[in-house]
Amino acid sequence: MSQGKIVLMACGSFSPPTYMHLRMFEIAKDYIHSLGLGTIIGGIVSPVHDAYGKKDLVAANHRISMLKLALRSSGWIKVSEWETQQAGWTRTKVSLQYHQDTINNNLTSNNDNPPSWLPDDMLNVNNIQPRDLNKLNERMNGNMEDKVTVKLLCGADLLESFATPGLWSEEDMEAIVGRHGLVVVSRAGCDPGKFIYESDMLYKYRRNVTLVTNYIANEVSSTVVRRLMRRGESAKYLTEDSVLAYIRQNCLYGAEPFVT
Ligand SMILES: Nc1ncnc2c1ncn2[C@@H]1O[C@H](COP(=O)(O)OP(=O)(O)OP(=O)(O)O)[C@@H](O)[C@H]1O
Ligand SMILES: NC(=O)c1ccc[n+]([C@@H]2O[C@H](COP(=O)(O)O)[C@@H](O)[C@H]2O)c1
Repeated sequence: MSQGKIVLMACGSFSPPTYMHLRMFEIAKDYIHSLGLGTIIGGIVSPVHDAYGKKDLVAANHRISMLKLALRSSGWIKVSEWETQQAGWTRTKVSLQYHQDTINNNLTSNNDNPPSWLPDDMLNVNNIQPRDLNKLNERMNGNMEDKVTVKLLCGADLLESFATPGLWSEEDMEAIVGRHGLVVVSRAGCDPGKFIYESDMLYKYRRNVTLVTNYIANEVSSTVVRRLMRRGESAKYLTEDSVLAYIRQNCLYGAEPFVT
């Protein structure tokens, strides 16, 4: 797979975001840079549309607000509201392609109104230095060697959901792995290496799959945070304090508001 510019995109419910959703980006970025597998120029979190209909999926406006609170201290990961603004649920293949095309189009055009989720590196096209103009022109003439690839960043459980009958189409899985690539972070109870070995399609594209071991493994999940909030127990340090305050203020997941 290309060793060029990469944007990592994580899709999911993020109901609510936990610190692991964001840790995943940092672990993946360090791994890719340390092995010289490419240059990460940005990260995108793409929450799923309400129509996805998963249990405990609170309204997208709440999930986006929580993600923005959780990401306040990140200089490189942004929230994309695009999926939530569509008429219904968007397949992940379509979302990856949309974000990749928009980033690359933005690189080759003087776009006055770039979307807010665009990685910071892409926002300064108008301030481009003269020495970079030749490169830009080459790209506009079809030389896309500097093209950005948007890869799907996920936990090993999401990769293993590829085997759930009827959930992903063969064509979508092949397009995601073949055209974009996967960056998979280990998760307890999953064996992504074996999973890839046992799938002919994943084995064929195994060069496009980067397996990242999270050596500080833990089972922090949205389910755990929801359960603690529902029971009135502490979820402190599993996600940002501001996210926990938001959940209480809005009485999400059965949480009680602050007692004054
Ligand atoms: N502890 C974790 N380790 C590795 N990956 C994780 C972890 N928690 C979430 N992820 C990944 O984050 C992405 C978004 O997942 P999602 O929103 O379903 O979170 P979740 O915590 O697993 O949610 P839920 O508990 O509601 O099923 C997925 O790719 C998932 O694999
Ligand atoms: N066919 C597909 O493109 C497909 C199928 C299942 C889940 N997904 C995505 O994977 C993510 C799964 O999120 P959860 O793990 O929270 O269910 C969502 O972003 C969803 O859109 C995509």
